[in-house]
Amino acid sequence: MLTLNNLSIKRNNKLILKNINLTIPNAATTAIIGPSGIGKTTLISAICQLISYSGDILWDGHKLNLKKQTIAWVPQDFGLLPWFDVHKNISLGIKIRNNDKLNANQAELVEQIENKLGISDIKHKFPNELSGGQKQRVALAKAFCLKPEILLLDEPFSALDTVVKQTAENLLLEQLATFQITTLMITHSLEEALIFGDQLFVLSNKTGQLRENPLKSVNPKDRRDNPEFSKILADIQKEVIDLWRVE
Ligand SMILES: Nc1ncnc2c1ncn2[C@@H]1O[C@H](COP(=O)(O)OP(=O)(O)OP(=O)(O)O)[C@@H](O)[C@H]1O
Repeated sequence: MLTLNNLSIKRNNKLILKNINLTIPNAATTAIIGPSGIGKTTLISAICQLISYSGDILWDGHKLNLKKQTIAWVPQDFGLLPWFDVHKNISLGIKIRNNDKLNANQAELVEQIENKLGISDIKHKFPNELSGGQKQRVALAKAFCLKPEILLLDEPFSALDTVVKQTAENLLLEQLATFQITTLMITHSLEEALIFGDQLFVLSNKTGQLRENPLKSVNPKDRRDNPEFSKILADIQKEVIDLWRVE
């Protein structure tokens, strides 16, 4: 369980986030929603210990320690290294943690995950030879290979066109159900938040409010087709629209 207690973050002396309190239950997805510039990336940068903050970030009640807990961050642009082929990109995280080597079990894990995500046929291609949907699958494979305690997905569909997006959403839903990782998904889309989030954390002017997803009891892959979906989406849109004014 990931817990943020009274988390406040300043950048260049400007207060970006103030007194954020949030508990992210194990093996569930919390969607962090907010418009551009509100502080979503700032929040995950703090969780990754990349920027300083005040307050506490805890894993199972103890200070989050990246030497003990693994966080996998899938960035908006997928973060693949252009000079490595797909297979090397996917293996890279494990190799770095294992003195530049891949043992037999790890090599098998990489292969299993490549198969599961439909990557086997493209594993010798380079990132510039891939479509957006393929790049996303590679980035997810790279993250899952690390067997992370925490998965951070930063706007996972923003780089994909509408045609690919729905397939990518279904694939991600399947993988999240399989891997059961504690997941934080950053999005500006309420629609995505309702599909993916077991709970929603709505960021607004410097702070955030936790909301239970009214569709929590519905299987995520069936939420979009639920008769209540449009009404719930419209209600939440009405509620948050006033909150989403960046000063
Ligand atoms: N490196 C930085 N130094 C100083 N201020 C920064 C830095 N990065 C972001 N900020 C400021 O922090 C605030 C929040 O930015 P952040 O990138 O976290 O927002 P966001 O919600 O992720 O936006 P987007 O959806 O556009 O990615 C903005 O006012 C931004 O100008």
